[in-house]
Amino acid sequence: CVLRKIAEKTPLQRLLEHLLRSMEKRDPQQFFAWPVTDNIAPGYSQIITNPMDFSTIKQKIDDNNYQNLNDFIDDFKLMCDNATTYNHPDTIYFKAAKKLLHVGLKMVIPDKLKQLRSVLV
Ligand SMILES: COc1ccc(C(=O)NC2CCC2)cc1-c1cc(C(C)=O)n2cccnc12
Repeated sequence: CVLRKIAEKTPLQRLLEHLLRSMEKRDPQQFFAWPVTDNIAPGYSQIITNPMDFSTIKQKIDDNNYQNLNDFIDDFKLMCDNATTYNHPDTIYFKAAKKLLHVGLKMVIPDKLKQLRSVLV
């Protein structure tokens, strides 16, 4: 049988997985957990050209697709910006995206990341 290469995680992958888990905890209703479909959001695929969600970010981490922390942050911002683009300000999704963006960006402030170093090393 062919021995499967056990995917060892790089330090960056472990940092991104930790940040992703923390961000997912701030989305208890799982509005950002999966791709938004045209069924639940009429016309979504016409309005949002670059969709993004937590499951896609997770896959990109596992595929070692992020070269650095900023590429990960760009996808997180894209996910939140898509929600404030498609949804009107008076919707639960717009409001959830605004809150999530704020909380998520606080997690990647240099001082916060320094605190993580000890946890992740
Ligand atoms: C994966 O996306 C979803 C998953 C579940 C739900 C959901 O549980 N909606 C119920 C709360 C009131 C209906 C909503 C969404 C959802 C996310 C979004 C986003 C992120 O724009 N959305 C926009 C319009 C309609 N529904 C949604």
